[in-house]
Amino acid sequence: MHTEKALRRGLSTKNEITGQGAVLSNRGSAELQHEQEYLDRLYTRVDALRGRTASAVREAQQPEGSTQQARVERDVRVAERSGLLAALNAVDGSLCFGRIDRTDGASYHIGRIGIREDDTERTPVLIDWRAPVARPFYLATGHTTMGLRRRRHLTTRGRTVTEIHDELLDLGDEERTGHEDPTGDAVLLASLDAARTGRMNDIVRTIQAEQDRIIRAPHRGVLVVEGGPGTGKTAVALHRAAFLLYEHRESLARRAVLIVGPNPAFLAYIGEVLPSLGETGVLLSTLGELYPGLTAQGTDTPRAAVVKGREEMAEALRRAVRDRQQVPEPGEPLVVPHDDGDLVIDWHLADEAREAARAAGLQHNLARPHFAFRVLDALTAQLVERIGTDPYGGPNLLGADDVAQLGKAIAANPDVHAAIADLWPELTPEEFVADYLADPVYLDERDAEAIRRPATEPADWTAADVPLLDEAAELLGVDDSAQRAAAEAGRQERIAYAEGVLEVARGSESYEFEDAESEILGAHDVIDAERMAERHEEADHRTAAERAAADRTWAFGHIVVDEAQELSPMAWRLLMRRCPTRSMTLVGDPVQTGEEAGVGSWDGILRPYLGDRWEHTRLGVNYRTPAEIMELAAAVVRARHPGFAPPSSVRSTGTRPWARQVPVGELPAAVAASAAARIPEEGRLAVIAPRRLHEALAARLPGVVAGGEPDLTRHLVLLGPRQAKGLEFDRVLVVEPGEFGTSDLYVALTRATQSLGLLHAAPLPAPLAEVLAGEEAAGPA
Ligand SMILES: Nc1ncnc2c1ncn2[C@@H]1O[C@H](COP(=O)(O)OP(=O)(O)OP(=O)(O)O)[C@@H](O)[C@H]1O
Repeated sequence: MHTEKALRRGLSTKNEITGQGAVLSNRGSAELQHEQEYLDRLYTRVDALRGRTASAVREAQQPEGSTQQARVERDVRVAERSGLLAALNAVDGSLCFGRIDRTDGASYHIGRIGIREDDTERTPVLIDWRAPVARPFYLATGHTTMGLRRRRHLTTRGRTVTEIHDELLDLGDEERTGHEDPTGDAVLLASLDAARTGRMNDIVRTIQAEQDRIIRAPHRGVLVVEGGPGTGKTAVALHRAAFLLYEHRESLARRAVLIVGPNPAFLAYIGEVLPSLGETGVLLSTLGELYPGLTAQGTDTPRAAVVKGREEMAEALRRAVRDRQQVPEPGEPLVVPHDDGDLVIDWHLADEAREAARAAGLQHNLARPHFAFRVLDALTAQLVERIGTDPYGGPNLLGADDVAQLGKAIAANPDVHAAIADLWPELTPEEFVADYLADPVYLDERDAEAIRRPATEPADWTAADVPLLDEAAELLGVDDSAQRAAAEAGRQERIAYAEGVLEVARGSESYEFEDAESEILGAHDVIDAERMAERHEEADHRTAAERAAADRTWAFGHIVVDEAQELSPMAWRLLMRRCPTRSMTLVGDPVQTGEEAGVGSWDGILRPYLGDRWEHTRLGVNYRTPAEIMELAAAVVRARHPGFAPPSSVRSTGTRPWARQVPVGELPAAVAASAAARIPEEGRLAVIAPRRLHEALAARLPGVVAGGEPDLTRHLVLLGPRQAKGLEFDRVLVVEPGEFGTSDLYVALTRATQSLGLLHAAPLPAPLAEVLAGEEAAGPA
């Protein structure tokens, strides 16, 4: 296993992971030449496929069929072929990265997608990394060879093979290629050591065995992936999404996969991983973007976010919705003037109507018509009673027609409708939540105070409001009968129009083509009005992910949640609604949880929805943070949790973290000087500092702006510790670490792939001071 080897080998240094020997043997160059020729053939095939797929997409876009089903089929075909085209485009430049040679003589090239020859057998020439045949590439070891004698890693630049690394699995095998990699981890270590670009790369060339087992886990329900910083949780979750899309293409591509990340910068950071694996049916979103039509840009105090996130909010909202279903006080009836005499809505009448409407068991807006009908019926009865009573005690004098007439008049009275709307208003989630937050009820006074916010227009929604809006939408329901009726009316109109068009065509045909051209088919011979109407309808060529983004009630095929430990119970309610099949991959690290956020344990999150029907897995090797830095970071957590065991770093750089104290007034200048000396030509430097210092620091750091979303593609980035979650940089400067809480500090210290420095005016937290003792003076300034 690569990882174990790397660990057994101890700490590699940069020099140990260089690539090929300077001079390649003849055999070595022949191997390179051979692989180059193979790659050339693959690219010729890819280019041909690309051309063919592009025309297939154009073809599939032609409308066809008159039924809803046919339309769906067409959209799916377009989406599939477009997806295939996108996949073919995405893999350009990194198509093939490996080869396995089996002891039975068979040999397979492994790549990002699978490709077959254009022959009658459709011979596979490139195996998709997700196919079972490729699995030994990731799992085979000298102990368990899985039928392999050799594993080969190919490194390419563009369409050129630049390096080969061979790992011999059958030690009895005498054959040598001149590209032997005795430790088998050169490619992994080179990729861990490579300069960062501000965008996460896929790890498909070097997935490790413990990661592979999670990526391909057969479990289709909820899988929790836990692990310390840099253990590849995010990478594994994304590759699992790609694997599931491959395994269950039919169902998942139609339903799309949702990936939820903590903030837009993080989503931008991971956004290229799945496309590089040829997958497009994926929607990346923060929680604040999961309510279509609204972008949450406001901010909450930490306390407000906590209160809004509590499970109790669901019950508070439910009761607040019921409160919007009112009746007049006893003895204070509503009196509605009407031509045939005043109408009286008293407590008794309204209460009966309300109970009947509630008994329908529908959401507020859908139950509203029941309430309205009851009230209208009761008011009609009231008038019938008053007008039609026989003074001599006989039966009511009004006939059925008179009663119907009275009922119509009442139903047409706008004052009656205004009274009904006062008692049982139709509500949008936005109005309802804005009103609720202006006057929060069913919470204790301190909690209510924390979230109270005057209703403004437009409302300044926050990410923590999104689950409340979603909950409100569930409680209120949308009475879309009017839209559906309008859509059907539109369809009928198009059919009528098409019939008119065909009529005109028929008329001109009889005029122009009579007898002479009777062989020519008229429009009506090949198409009926309904199909023609459909052709005038705008085709919906959006991908499933695009449609899902616009539809609050979309049920995703799979959901990946990164930094899952941060989500509130209300956020979980929203996500569970979005995934009725409960097929999810949740990744997180409880040690990195912001103190006030989140749910205490996975069991606490999941039990209400799944009981114990979920699986838990753990990753234990840190691929990002070098051992020297990890030692420092671990000391911070250990000071609080003495038994804490950090993930083991897969490598060491030989560069120890350093710290420097400066007078408080000189801190911004010291940070600027340190940053200037360390901005890498390739790669990224992050300054992670408390928010209160951002303006002063931004003024001195070139190209840096305080506030807003950081641009991770710049060589120098300024971040708060929470913003740094999930990200990584070559070099990191942490400013005033004493101001961070334990988990924030742990996050900040574990972001670097190469080097870490601390700059501070206030004293260092004790655990850091202890580990660094003696190094401060010696370290570089
Ligand atoms: N098998 C691998 N091959 C190459 N690189 C890897 C591998 N596994 C992880 N990495 C790299 O290690 C780094 C950390 O991975 P990732 O961000 O997924 O970790 P994480 O567990 O989500 O970390 P954190 O909890 O700090 O957010 C990334 O650069 C990732 O590409």
